[in-house]
Amino acid sequence: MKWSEQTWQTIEEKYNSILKMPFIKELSDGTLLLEKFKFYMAQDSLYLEHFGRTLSLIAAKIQDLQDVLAYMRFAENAIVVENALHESYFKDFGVTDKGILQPACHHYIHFLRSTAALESVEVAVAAVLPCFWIYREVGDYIYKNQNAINNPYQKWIETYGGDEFSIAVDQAIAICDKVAENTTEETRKRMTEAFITSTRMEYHFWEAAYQLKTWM
Ligand SMILES: Cc1ncc(C[n+]2csc(CCO)c2C)c(N)n1
Repeated sequence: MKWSEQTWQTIEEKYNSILKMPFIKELSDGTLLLEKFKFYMAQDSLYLEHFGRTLSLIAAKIQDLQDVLAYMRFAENAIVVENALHESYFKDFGVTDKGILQPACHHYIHFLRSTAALESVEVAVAAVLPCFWIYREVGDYIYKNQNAINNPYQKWIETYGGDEFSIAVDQAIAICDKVAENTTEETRKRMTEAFITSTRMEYHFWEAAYQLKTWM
């Protein structure tokens, strides 16, 4: 079994908990309070900048030149394409100030940054993978289960439910499987641990937005 298949099995339960989150349910049916979505968008916009920097660091370290190009594209997409979605929502919803990094986003970003800086590149690609993979699965789930006619969050739903995004996700998974195959059992274990940690933080990112959780 591939590393990715084995690893997804270890987070299946966590993934199902994500699907049951009120944030996800209310995003699908358009009932999510605007204040919560605005909090999420502002934090996510801060997240994307650091995520893009993390992907660039991976691009600089990964061995295969085609993989360097893939992570450079992912980094550019995170900062340019995804942020365009946020900017358009900021305009629609009148957000002028993103504010500061709040605890869940701060924790996640710093985990990714330190993993990319201090761990091996194999562990780093595994740490950023839930960001792609969980978003595709959650995006597809919401896309299929949406039931609002005029959902104010439609643009978000279309961004992550689309085919173009899915190709990038498949690439990120394939790169993880390739590096996993060429490394040691010990490193594969650390890759899985990093994947699990990021999965937990994806959960907490949505939970924090739902609870509007800020520093003291
Ligand atoms: C907390 C959080 N996690 C994942 C994503 C999704 N995402 C961000 S950048 C990127 C890859 C390059 O486009 C993907 C899939 C998000 N927006 N926010």
